[in-house]
Amino acid sequence: MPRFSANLGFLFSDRPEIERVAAAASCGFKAVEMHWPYHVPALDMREALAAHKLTMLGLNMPVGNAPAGDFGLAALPSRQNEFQNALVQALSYGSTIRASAIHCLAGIVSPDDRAAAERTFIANLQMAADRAGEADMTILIEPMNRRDRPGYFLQHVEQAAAIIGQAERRNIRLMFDCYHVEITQGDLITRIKTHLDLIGHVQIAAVPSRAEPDEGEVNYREIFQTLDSLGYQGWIGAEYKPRGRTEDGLGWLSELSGRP
Ligand SMILES: O=C(O)[C@H](O)C(=O)CO
Ligand SMILES: [Mg+2]
Repeated sequence: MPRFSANLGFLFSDRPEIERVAAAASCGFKAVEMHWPYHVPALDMREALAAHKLTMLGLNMPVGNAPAGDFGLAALPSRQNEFQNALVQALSYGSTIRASAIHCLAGIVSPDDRAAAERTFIANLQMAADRAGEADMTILIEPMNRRDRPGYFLQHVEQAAAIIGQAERRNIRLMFDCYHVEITQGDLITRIKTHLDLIGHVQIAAVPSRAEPDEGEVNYREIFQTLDSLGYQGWIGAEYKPRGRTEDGLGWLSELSGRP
């Protein structure tokens, strides 16, 4: 059956980020992923991960000026210097904690700027992929739904696939977040089958609540079986907002995935 990682941006969020590492390990997770752990010294984070023998998957690039509304820089034509600085920070932190991937957030773009945004996104992704490749890391891009992220440049799986094709770098991969894709597009199983070769990571949460994947409109038992039958070798990130204590809501792991 598929392997699950704990997204420490959302899971165990009732304690400081570094303590979430131990909590994930004690609940049986063998891998974790993070959103923005940059406030924790990277060497401390590496030590915590090593102490609990956890595989470190991906982390997000800094988003830019969040209070001003930024949510990523990669597709913003006039912000390429900031993008490069954010990339340096992400690669430095990521390689110290031995992450295998960096999520490159596209950003919020006005509808009039989409053509320039696409050109910028592709050029920035090529540069990011080349630098990440030197550290044996993958660049992930993730379509996000416009209800949660109005104006986010990357909204559709097919748009992401076309951009990956144009960027022509083997270490750029799709982060297939079932929560976002279900809200924007649906047809999850067909999209997973069609784009399997591009998928570098999968994430899950209930729709529409974004809680544990044991409620709502997505049949995750079927999704997990599909990924399994297709021979998906990657991880599935539990990126949901727990209804209560994270520990109390992990029953889905055995109920839906067959994991003991
Ligand atoms: O929200 C998401 O789905 C992303 O995976 C993310 O990392 C930004 O919060
Ligand atoms: Mg996600």
